[in-house]
Amino acid sequence: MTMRLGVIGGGAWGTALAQTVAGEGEPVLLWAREPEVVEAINADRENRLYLAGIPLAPGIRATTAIEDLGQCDALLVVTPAQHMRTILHMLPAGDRPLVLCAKGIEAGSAMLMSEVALEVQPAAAIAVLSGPTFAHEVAQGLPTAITLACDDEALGAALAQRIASPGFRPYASRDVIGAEVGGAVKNVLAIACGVVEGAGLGQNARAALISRGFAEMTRFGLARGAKAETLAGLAGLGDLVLTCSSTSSRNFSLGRGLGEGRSATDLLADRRTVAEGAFTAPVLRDAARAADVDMPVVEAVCALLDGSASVDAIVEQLLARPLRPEGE
Ligand SMILES: NC(=O)C1=CN([C@@H]2O[C@H](COP(=O)(O)OP(=O)(O)OC[C@H]3O[C@@H](n4cnc5c(N)ncnc54)[C@H](O)[C@@H]3O)[C@@H](O)[C@H]2O)C=CC1
Ligand SMILES: O=C(CO)COP(=O)(O)O
Repeated sequence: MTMRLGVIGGGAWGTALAQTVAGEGEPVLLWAREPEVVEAINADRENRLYLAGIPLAPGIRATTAIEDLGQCDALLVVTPAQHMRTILHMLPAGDRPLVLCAKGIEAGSAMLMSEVALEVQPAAAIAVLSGPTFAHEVAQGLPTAITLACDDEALGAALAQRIASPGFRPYASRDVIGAEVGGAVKNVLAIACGVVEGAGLGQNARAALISRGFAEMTRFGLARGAKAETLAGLAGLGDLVLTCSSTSSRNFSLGRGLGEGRSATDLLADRRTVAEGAFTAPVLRDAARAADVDMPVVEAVCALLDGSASVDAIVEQLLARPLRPEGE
């Protein structure tokens, strides 16, 4: 029997994932917080609030009742990282596998999403889905590849089989931590690349940031127990390249605004969609300092977000750092 999937979170990514796993007619249950999202999906087959203009598959049924997810065999958890703990507490306890799809580190605890899930739902097997995946492209069936990390190889294979489709290709990994670190850190680096664009610093600077940012991601990932090959794969470098080069990225757009001289407070006010990097940046910086991992680009993003330094001062500081071998 086909694995029945539920999706927690009716934002752009939750809706796009529901669309892809619904395929040609599989039933998928999507839980959303906003009654207007649920109503629009069920009545008009569209999520006008978060994924407007994309007709949704008939197999998707939306609900505001989280207990309805009890009917599902596995759940894709797609709420923003800072709300993940609260939402997991609302789920009935159980051993239903949880596929974590948010990209971020929890403020306060500095925990990755798998660590939060293990604390709140200790009986559930955990997988992580992460990679270069703009929601609007996935929802339209455009070709996409993604990392599906799960420590339990058999479960990972079963999940990959269930979510794969001709346009959506999961690559199996057992490195849950690596997949999570890649997704969380690239959001912060995408803000930095947006700043480069907004301040008109040029394409050389952007390429340098992607490359040196990747070195930071790798240093931090290795310190947290990630595998270097995961960080060099879809969930790390792949996603870094995507989000550092497109205004379709909310994180890149936020950075562009900062680079144009606008304040983070203004840019984040009244924003309905989430730019995860803004919340991950300070906790990532603190975690890196605590682990004695050098992350100058992440430090710079934090200074721009909290308004403690100007773009000019940041650029001057980064360029004045002592010369060093590239491999360090
Ligand atoms: N949009 C994309 O292309 C992709 C997003 N992601 C990740 O998926 C996660 C969800 O992002 P999106 O679906 O894009 O979100 P979104 O920006 O489209 O929508 C915001 C979401 O946050 C939820 N929300 C707002 N306040 C909340 C609260 N107090 N408690 C619980 N939920 C609340 C809303 O209900 C909505 O589902 C993020 O971690 C993001 O990094 C990952 C891959 C692609
Ligand atoms: O994670 C994403 C693509 O892989 C989406 O990036 P943004 O959240 O920056 O839009």
